[in-house]
Order: sequence, then structure tokens, then C-alpha cells
Amino acid sequence: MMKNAIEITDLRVVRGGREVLPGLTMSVPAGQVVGLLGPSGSGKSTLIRAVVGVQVVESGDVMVLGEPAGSPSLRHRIGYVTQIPSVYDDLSVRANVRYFASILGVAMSAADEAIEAVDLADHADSLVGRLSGGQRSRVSLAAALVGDPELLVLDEPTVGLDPVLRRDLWQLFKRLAAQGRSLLVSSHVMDEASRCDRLLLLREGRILADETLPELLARTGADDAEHAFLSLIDRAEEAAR
Ligand SMILES: Nc1ncnc2c1ncn2[C@@H]1O[C@H](COP(=O)(O)OP(=O)(O)OP(=O)(O)O)[C@@H](O)[C@H]1O
Repeated sequence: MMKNAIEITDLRVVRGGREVLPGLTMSVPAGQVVGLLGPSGSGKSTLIRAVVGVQVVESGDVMVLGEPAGSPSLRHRIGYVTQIPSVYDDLSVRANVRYFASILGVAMSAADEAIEAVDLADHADSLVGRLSGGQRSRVSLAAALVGDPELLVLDEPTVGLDPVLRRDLWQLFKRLAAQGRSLLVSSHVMDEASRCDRLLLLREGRILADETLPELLARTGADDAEHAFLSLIDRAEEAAR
């Protein structure tokens, strides 16, 4: 297995005339759940877009599963879930996931397995348009899982979910990683840090921390990720003065 699923070197992205990522370097080790945490507007979605190859970049290197981001050969190897559900409201859960299975050329049984994995088997015949927001985002996740991707890139997959569903989803992410997949999962909810093998803390397009939660807590002396993050911000601001 390769060491890193994602390797980014000196990535610069400008959006709307603003430098959103000013030269970011980071990696995601293979077989781990890496949390990309940071406040709204810190650049999480932009970074994720660069990884899946849909972001125009000024400069830098983005290597994904050993290939440059956006390479056609990566299409089947990455599962990507955006913040906006990308499934069809007028189709059932099963029809949606089967549709993605047929695009990827995988067995229809994979659709049922993916629906089972996101705990929607009871709703397999429901129209997606009649589901709750959280259920709908899990249909998107099932669609991303159906091709059995090596890397899952999930942009705020737990937004709007209740605590039980959030816990279940993080358990699913852990299981997927234990099977050898790599996951990059963004969130602006700091308490999700405890669910991740490693954390990337992003602020204003810069990585403030790239380590495990115990390492982060030991380094900052904080009790939880939120306080650790605040203390890193204070330090960065003091250093800039
Ligand atoms: N389509 C766009 N055009 C121009 N600027 C954009 C566009 N989308 C995002 N930006 C800017 O890029 C910066 C980073 O946005 P991004 O969406 O990557 O942040 P984020 O951390 O994912 O935020 P959130 O948690 O709110 O989704 C923000 O300052 C935002 O205003």
C-alpha cells in the first residue's frame, strides 16, 4: 500500500480575486480517517475541490493515489461527496444508487450493500425527495461508496445529522479505513476531532496543526480540540504582531 493517499505541496489557489490557499503543504496517510477542521471560510471546500481535481489552481502539486489530481484514471478510485446532495429527488434511494452503480459498471448488488452501509435499507424504496436532509446526504454517501473507492473525500458529511447518526457515520468511516480505504472528512464541528485518526486544522488557508488529537492536546496543553485550536490561533496572532 502506498504511504500517502494525498500529497499536496505548496498549493496556491485564488478565488474571486482573493488568495484562498496561499501555499499549502500537507498529506493524508493511507488507511486513515483524517479530519479537515476549520471555521467557515477557512478553505476546506477549496482544498477538497483541489484534491478531486475540480478546482483551478495557480500553482503547486496535488498528488492523489500516486497520480496528479484530476487524472481520468482517478475517477473510479475516489468517492466524493459535496455539501449539496447530488442525487435525484424523483428517484428512489435504490434507483439512485443503482444509477451510480451502472455508471461505474459495478454489480447492482453493490448498490444494496452501499445502502445497507449508510443504514438506509428501510428507506430503499422511498423517493429521495421525501427524505429528511440527513437521510438525503446519506444517499449521496451511498452513491460515493458504491464503486468501492480507495479514497473517500467527504465535505461536511455530518452537517444537520443528529448525534446518533453522526456517531454511526463516524463508525462507518472507521470501518472503511480499517478495510484499507483512506478518508479525508471536513467538518467545522471541533468535537468531531476525537473521531479522527489525524487532524488537519485549517485557518485562513493555512495549516495550523497536522497531527493526532493526543499530540495536539499535549502540544497546546488544552483539554479539547476547540481550545487547542483557539490557543493555536492566539499563538499565530502573537507571532504575527
Ligand atoms: N465560488 C467562489 N468564488 C469566489 N470565492 C469563493 C467561492 N467559493 C468560496 N470562495 C471563497 O473562498 C474562501 C474559502 O471558502 P471555502 O468554501 O473553501 O471555505 P470552507 O472552509 O469550506 O467554508 P464552509 O465551512 O463555510 O463551507 C472563502 O473566503 C470564500 O469566500
